Amino acid sequence: MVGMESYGYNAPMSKKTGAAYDVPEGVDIRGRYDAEFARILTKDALQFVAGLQREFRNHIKYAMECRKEAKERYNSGGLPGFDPATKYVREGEWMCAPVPSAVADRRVEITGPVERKMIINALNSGAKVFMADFEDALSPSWENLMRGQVNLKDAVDGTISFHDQARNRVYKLNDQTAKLFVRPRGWHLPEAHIFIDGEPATGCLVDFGLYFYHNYAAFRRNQGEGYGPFFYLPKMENSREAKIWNNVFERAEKMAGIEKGSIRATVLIETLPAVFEMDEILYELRDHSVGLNCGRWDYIFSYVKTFQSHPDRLLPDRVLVGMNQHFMRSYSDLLIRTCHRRGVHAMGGMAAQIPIRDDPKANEAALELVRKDKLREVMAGHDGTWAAHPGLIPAIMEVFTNNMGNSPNLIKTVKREDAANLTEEDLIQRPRGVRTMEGLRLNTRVGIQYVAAWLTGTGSVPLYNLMEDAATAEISRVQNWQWIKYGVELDGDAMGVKVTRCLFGRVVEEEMARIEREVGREKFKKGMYAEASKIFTRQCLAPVLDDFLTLDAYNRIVIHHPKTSSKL
Ligand SMILES: CC(=O)SCCNC(=O)CCNC(=O)[C@H](O)C(C)(C)COP(=O)(O)OP(=O)(O)OC[C@H]1O[C@@H](n2cnc3c(N)ncnc32)[C@H](O)[C@@H]1OP(=O)(O)O
Ligand SMILES: O=CC(=O)O
Ligand SMILES: [Mg+2]
Repeated sequence: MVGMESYGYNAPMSKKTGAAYDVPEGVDIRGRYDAEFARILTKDALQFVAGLQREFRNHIKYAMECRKEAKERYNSGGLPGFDPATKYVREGEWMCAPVPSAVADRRVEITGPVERKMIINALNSGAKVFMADFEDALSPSWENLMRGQVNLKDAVDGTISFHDQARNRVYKLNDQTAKLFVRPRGWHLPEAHIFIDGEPATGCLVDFGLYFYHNYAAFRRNQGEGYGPFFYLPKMENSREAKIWNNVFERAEKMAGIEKGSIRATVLIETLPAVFEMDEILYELRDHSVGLNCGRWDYIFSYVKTFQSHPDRLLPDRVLVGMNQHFMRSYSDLLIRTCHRRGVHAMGGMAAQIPIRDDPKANEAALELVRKDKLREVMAGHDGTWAAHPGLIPAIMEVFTNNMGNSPNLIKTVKREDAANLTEEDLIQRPRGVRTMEGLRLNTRVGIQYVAAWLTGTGSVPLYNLMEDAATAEISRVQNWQWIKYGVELDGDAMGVKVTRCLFGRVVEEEMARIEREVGREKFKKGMYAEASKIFTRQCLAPVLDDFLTLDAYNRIVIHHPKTSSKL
């Protein structure tokens, strides 16, 4: 938690005008003052956020304690599994509320950070949905978060524009745009620039609360055909956490005076424990659900995290952990069966490939991998999927459209009852494949470059022709940690070489030199590579695995105004 020593000072002011945020009792804003941000940080909106924080903070703290308890169980040799106490939910005949027609067709969804130009590009991209991301794709600096809120408000109002001065190009919304979903941060991240009653606010309640407060009315009018706003909910581990979200939604609906069930959300199943509670999660959110999504990258990260004390479940090279691994295929199949049984969308995940502009052959090969991945998804019964880049949308749309028949989704037509037979063992089966020196090197190179970007405000980056974000970087980190911790013996060219702290130290040095060559001396010197290398190395060598890469790194991007101690 952010140091209490700096609690109790006044909200930051503009040096030029002396203007300050007008805050309700018990709320301290410690981020920079900006007249644009003040459009979002209004007294009423902050009062709403503070109300959410006060009602739910103890529930959230308790949920985080439950995560710790579960971790201790797994660390003592326990395995995640279905809970016998909630068998009645899994076996019961109940349905989620019907899908609103505004989002019946979600065959291609583009995702991206809440950056102004990207929001316009994504909404104009031809995708059915745009998921605007405060999470994996965003570095949660005060500037990014507040600008993101301003951008989303302008987008929902339909007034957003952007002038690219260098290219003298003006960006505006088309007549037809994608439907907007917003993904707040996970429960674990604090918002250290907003204190409520002496404690940092919960990041996701700030993201949700500010966005909901300013946009619900316009959204329902302009986008949701009477429903909405729509959300994606990340990184939950169990149905207790889903229940908190459901209660948050009900409180928001009450405040707004709108019907219960107006807000709709898709939950990402992206932690291993959550796959055993998909029915329970949908049940808690049954009035507010529009489905589940295979958040495959965080899911892989979570596999390592859950089994951090199980040396018999080490991952092979990151590039080998795809949807063809038995545990990954089983997860996608069971998710489809669960969602369709309950009448909601079963969304696929993100292929990491992005267009390769300067190499047509490599570009076609990357596109082919995306097509294959999407074909597998639609044939399995997914109702839609994610695209990381607008350049992929036509190909993905074609695959889904050609294989979905005339209906907007497959909810009623593909039941996947065969997946009812999947067992706990299917869902955790050990991944197969080799562990190589190149895998260790690539993890290190990617992890350091990602953290360097994140520290300078960029949460998703192209690296070696793939999209990298917080979820994919987490895999690189925890995989290195696991290999070092258990001293794995490598396969391939370095057959028999043991991964030790000493070997890793050498790899870091050599990969830093390679990064410097690749990005150029000037950029390397100006960038945050040294700092990133320190953070990444410390986490890979930590005796006890850090829960999240971004929790530690967050300390480095908190900037209080006037500048005081900003350490968590
Ligand atoms: C694991 C998960 O959680 S996945 C979900 C979270 N991750 C994401 O959302 C990643 C989204 N994708 C991205 O951020 C980007 O595509 C990147 C960083 C991977 C690559 O970005 P760039 O290097 O800028 O791509 P590129 O230069 O090819 O962009 C070309 C154009 O497409 C736009 N563009 C690229 N990706 C997106 C996107 N996701 N949404 C909207 N516009 C986009 C660029 O803004 C640029 O627009 P312009 O021509 O008008 O200037
Ligand atoms: O959020 C998506 C993921 O794959 O992680
Ligand atoms: Mg994720």
